Amino acid sequence: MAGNYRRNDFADRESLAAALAETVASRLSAEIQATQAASLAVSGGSTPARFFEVLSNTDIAWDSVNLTLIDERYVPDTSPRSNAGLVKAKLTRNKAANARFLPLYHSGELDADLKDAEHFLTSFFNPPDVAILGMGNDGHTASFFPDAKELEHLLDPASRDEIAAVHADSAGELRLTLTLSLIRRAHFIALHIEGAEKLATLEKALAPGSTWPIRRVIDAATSPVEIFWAP
Ligand SMILES: O=C1O[C@H](COP(=O)(O)O)[C@@H](O)[C@H](O)[C@H]1O
Repeated sequence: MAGNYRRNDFADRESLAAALAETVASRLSAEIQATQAASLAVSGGSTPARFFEVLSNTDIAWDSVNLTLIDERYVPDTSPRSNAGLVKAKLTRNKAANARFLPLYHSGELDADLKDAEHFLTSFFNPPDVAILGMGNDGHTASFFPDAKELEHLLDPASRDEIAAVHADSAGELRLTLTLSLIRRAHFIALHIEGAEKLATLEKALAPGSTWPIRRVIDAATSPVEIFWAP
């Protein structure tokens, strides 16, 4: 579906982080008011650090928030590659210290961790109230790497799986990712990208005929994806 997105451009990364945190807070707070609980799935990598710091200082009833990751490098949270490590260092602190963080890497035993995640995703993130995506310059989002062996399964909008393991040479290590069939149903989806290179990647992804993973997610999303970009 062409045009299933809205652009929110900012003059700088600080303004973006403030606006994205305010939007996420407002979505989560409305959900908590309505149902006493809310769910948030965030991405990792390098981009979200500033946004996480701002969000961690934002007034939300954090003890009513279930928090997980959109995707994870399958490494312990002591690894500098760990997305959970980033969440612990930058997000689940300050006012957000009482959020209930449910990481995707847990025991280091893949089948057990997949089962555990299936259970909490079904219970609390079906679908997530808020999903924050990132994007790589190869057009991947979540861990939907273009060279992933499981790519078509990961991107199947009708898949019954909420989480899957990902094997891709370009990924660096084994990954776990929420599937497109779960992410697409999130009540609010933001794509957070920064810099000229990522904007150029996004423009290629949005061009006619693109089948890059980020484009597949935008097209399949059940509500327009809000793109947050700053130079
Ligand atoms: O590997 C990953 O990469 C993407 C983009 O990361 P960035 O460092 O370019 O911001 C991220 O969205 C994803 O969660 C992460 O696992």
